[in-house]
Amino acid sequence: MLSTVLNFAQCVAEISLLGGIEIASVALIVYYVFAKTRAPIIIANLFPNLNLSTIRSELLVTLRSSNESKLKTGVKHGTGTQNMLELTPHSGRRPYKSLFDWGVIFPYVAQVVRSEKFEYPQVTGNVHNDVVLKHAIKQAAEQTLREQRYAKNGHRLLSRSISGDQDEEEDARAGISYQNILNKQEKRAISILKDMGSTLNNALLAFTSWLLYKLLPCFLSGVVTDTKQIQMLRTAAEKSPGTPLIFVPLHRSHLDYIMVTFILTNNDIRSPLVAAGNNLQIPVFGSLLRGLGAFFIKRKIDPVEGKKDVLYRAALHLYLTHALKQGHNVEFFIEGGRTRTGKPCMPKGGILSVIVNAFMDGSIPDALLVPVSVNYERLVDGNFVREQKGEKKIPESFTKAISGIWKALNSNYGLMRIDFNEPYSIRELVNSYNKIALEDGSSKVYKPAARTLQHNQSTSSLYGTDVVCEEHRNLIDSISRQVVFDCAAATSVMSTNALAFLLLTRYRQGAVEQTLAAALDDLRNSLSGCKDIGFSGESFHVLAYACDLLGPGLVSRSRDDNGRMFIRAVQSVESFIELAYYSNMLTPHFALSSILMSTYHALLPPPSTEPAAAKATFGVSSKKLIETALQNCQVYRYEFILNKPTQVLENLLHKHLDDLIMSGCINKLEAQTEMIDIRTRGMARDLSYYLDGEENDYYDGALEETETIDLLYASETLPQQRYICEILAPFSNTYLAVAQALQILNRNSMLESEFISFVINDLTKRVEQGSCPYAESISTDSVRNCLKLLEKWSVIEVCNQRGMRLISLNTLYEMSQESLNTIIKKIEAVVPKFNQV
Ligand SMILES: CCCCCCCCCCCCCCCC(=O)SCCNC(=O)CCNC(=O)[C@H](O)C(C)(C)COP(=O)(O)OP(=O)(O)OC[C@H]1O[C@@H](n2cnc3c(N)ncnc32)[C@H](O)[C@@H]1OP(=O)(O)O
Repeated sequence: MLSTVLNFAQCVAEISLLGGIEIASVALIVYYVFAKTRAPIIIANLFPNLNLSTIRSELLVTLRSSNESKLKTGVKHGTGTQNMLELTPHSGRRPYKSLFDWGVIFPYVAQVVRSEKFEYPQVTGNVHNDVVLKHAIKQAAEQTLREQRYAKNGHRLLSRSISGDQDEEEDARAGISYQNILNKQEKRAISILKDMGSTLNNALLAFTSWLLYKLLPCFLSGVVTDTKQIQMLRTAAEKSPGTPLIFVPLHRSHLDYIMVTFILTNNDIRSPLVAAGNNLQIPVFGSLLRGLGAFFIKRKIDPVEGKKDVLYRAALHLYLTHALKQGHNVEFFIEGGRTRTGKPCMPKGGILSVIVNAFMDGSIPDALLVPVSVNYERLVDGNFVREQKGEKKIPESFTKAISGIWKALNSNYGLMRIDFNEPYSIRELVNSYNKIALEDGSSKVYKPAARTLQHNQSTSSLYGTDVVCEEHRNLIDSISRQVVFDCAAATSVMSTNALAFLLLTRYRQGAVEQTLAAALDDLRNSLSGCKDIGFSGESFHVLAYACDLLGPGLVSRSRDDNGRMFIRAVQSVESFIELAYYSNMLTPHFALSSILMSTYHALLPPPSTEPAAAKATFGVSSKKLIETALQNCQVYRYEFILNKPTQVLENLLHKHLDDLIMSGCINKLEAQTEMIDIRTRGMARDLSYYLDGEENDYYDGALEETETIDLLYASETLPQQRYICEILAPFSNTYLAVAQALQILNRNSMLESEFISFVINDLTKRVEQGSCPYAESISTDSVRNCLKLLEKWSVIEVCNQRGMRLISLNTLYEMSQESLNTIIKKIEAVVPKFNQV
């Protein structure tokens, strides 16, 4: 018995020794392989189907892991000017310490443990102690006291001072206590700051980082960023330690802020405090986001229109100012929410104004605004079709978040691209705008204060805007428009953007694969040099890849009679709206050309029956074209940012006109002799008119026009012209529907939301009946933008009643159908008409 036991023990010992030796040797081999080739293997771990051979030479060479599309297309992403992912642990920068480094075996854990840990001081304590907050509490209490007195006693007590023995007696009789009100405001201040404050901490950042390393490959085939850009940020942060980095991304998805923090924290750059709308304060996720850097703000700062929430404004102003002074980096989404249309939204100025003020009043020496461009091959958040069709947004909730995450983890969204663009120094921005102001003859120049004005109330800050400083507003507007413009221009074009753009502009009825591939080649050529293209490779392969990603719900593929692949957009309202989201990434780039082309066609004389020779002289004067196009640009002022504040729109229009001439869409009459020829013919007509002795308006105009016509009609490029007009046609159709619907406001005010529903229903009918050929014209966002334009033009008035927006026609337009018609005509001018001569 004993010998059996001994034998057994010996066996176990031997086996374990052997096993141990085996395990040790396997571990050594693995270790060796890891040590030799760690970066690619780790990258491969993160993104399992990377084509490792080209990993460093191309921006990205990866396709989705699913079997059906496994590297079948050979699509390469990026233009080759950037490097691959710095997201990977130890990608060359942080070398392993020794041959026996545990980080080799647990790279992600090692990465998060070893990434630099910064101090993230709490901000709320400093805000509590700030005398400006105490002043705001007093101000808010006085405001409430006045309101209560008014409610109890009407106007009689309104003019009285706030305190005084006699007043207190009267207040006591009316049951009002100033002290109680003051205490309530103090409590409110504490609760605002508690709700607002971030609890950013390294432990949670490290844990979430690790989790993301594990989860990202489940639904993304890659995240592409430029290592040089990261290096640039790191250098900027190291060079000027007191200067905060302000990250300003254009907001597409909830993944945006996650990836910005993830990339920064893994590259040893201080994680930012992020302004988050308080709709994200949902159970569990709210506190997690808070620990990862979110500070919560109200999305609408004054709950009651016309009444400033002084206490809240002061708290937000102070929170941000102290955060910057304490050395925090900050991130905020300048558009105030995710784009629903795929193109950038108009910027909001509140947070930016506080940051600029912090520089102006000397609280910080400078700040670096870092515009961040983000794009996705497929949007992780789903789509915004419901909202565009006028249905209510489903509010964020715990269950919605969980189901969203679950769905995301089981889907394929392709690549994400993120670019950290060249930072702007606020100091330099303010200086350059001052220079422009001086050149313009405007006397107001901004100078940072020589001393810290911590306790002085600024007349132009978020807190203390009772005195509106128009120049300051213009400065903030200019900076914010510049940031959005540059961010949008720097956003890379993904394969899905390009395909959707072609399907909605050139090939609305679809096309065979070869034709589409040729069009994609064309598009890429036209974009090269002005926009970064986030993919490369054969256009055929790119098409197949993009079709796979967009899926059969959006793009249909079938074989035609000749066995060729025919690709078209799925012909449903929903798919057009969703495709427009992807296509609109390119729309701003072509907007000016589209305005010029549509204006050109609108200005062309009506088709004539003159002989062919005369047709050759059909055209428009360039002066007239630019003038009218400038007016038409005004129609889109809330839809697109067409130029940077530093650029002159007219010059840009001239540049785009030159491009249209170069591409052969318009023929420019250069030769002097030809001009003379046209003039002569004009004079001949004129002469015949005098000889006939008839009054004829047409000839009057004709003489004038023939004298200046220098842009001739190019019939050979008509399809190209049509496609350029088509780019903005969905927007102009929406605007026209809004203008035509104004009549229902005659002698009748209406809730803005009801009016929007009315227009959306009308547009839906038009699409069903075919009178509006663009299903994507059904867009709540564009209806809203058009209403802003009409308000700006004083056609409608908007007033707030118990938190609801009421719209009505301005008196000038109320009674007069004629005035309304002029507005309709003004908007009709941007709806493209094709004059086939
Ligand atoms: C390692 C792994 C990590 C994982 C990683 C996790 C990351 C963890 C972070 C999570 C983070 C979530 C992030 C979610 C993303 C959002 O939730 S996006 C939505 C929330 N963010 C924003 O909206 C930011 C931009 N918005 C603003 O700046 C808005 O102005 C505000 C502050 C929200 C206020 O909006 P509003 O109530 O509509 O008012 P608005 O007309 O803008 O003006 C307010 C005041 O600002 C000032 N102002 C406005 N414009 C100007 C101007 N041009 N000039 C001067 N003053 C101006 C004025 O004082 C004005 O008041 P008035 O004098 O006009 O009465």
